[in-house]
Amino acid sequence: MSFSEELRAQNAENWRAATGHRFVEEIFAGTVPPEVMRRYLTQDYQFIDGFVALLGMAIATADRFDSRIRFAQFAAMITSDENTYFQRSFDALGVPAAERLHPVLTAPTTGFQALMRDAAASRDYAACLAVLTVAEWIYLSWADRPGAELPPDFVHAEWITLHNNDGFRAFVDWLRGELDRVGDAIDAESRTTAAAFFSRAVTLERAFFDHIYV
Ligand SMILES: Cc1ncc(C[n+]2csc(CCO)c2C)c(N)n1
Repeated sequence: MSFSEELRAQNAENWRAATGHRFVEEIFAGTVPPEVMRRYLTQDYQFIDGFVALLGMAIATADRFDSRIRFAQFAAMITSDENTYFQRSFDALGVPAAERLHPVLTAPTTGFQALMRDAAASRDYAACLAVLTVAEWIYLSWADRPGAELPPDFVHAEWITLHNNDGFRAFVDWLRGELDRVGDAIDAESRTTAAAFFSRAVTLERAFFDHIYV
């Protein structure tokens, strides 16, 4: 079993709970209640800053130029003005400016921010890679439903297509391969550290979905 498969298998219960979450069923059906979608997107918007910082540390700590390029290109893509999904969704859901910029953070959101800060502070490429891989792979896993019909509301539909398009799938495949490659190259202690970061991330992904239903 590859390192990435092994890590997923070690976290099978939380992985399944996240990728098969009520939120996922409801977003494909187009039935996520507006207040739930609003809580979800306002919390998720607080995720991106730490995520980009973590990408920066992956660029800095990667063991080869090709990997830095890959991360740098991804970072450029997600920080460009092209993707206006959050702003359009906040407009559609009537989210006031204060809540867009400074919502009261929930425990999973602060947990994610701490996790990404800890991974970056470790200056350990495998640890950074483990957290980034979970954040992307879990999203591809829930969103990738070949043949599924898209819901009519763009707030739902685009959140699905952002996470199941070919470019995103290629990036997740690369991330997994990278984690497998690096996992083979590091010692047992570093693998254990990476596994702990992976596990913390999967636990938080599940909690993030759980927390938007009150
Ligand atoms: C809790 C949570 N976990 C993972 C993702 C997925 N994700 C995080 S940053 C990023 C790249 C830019 O879209 C992607 C796909 C999310 N949105 N929210």
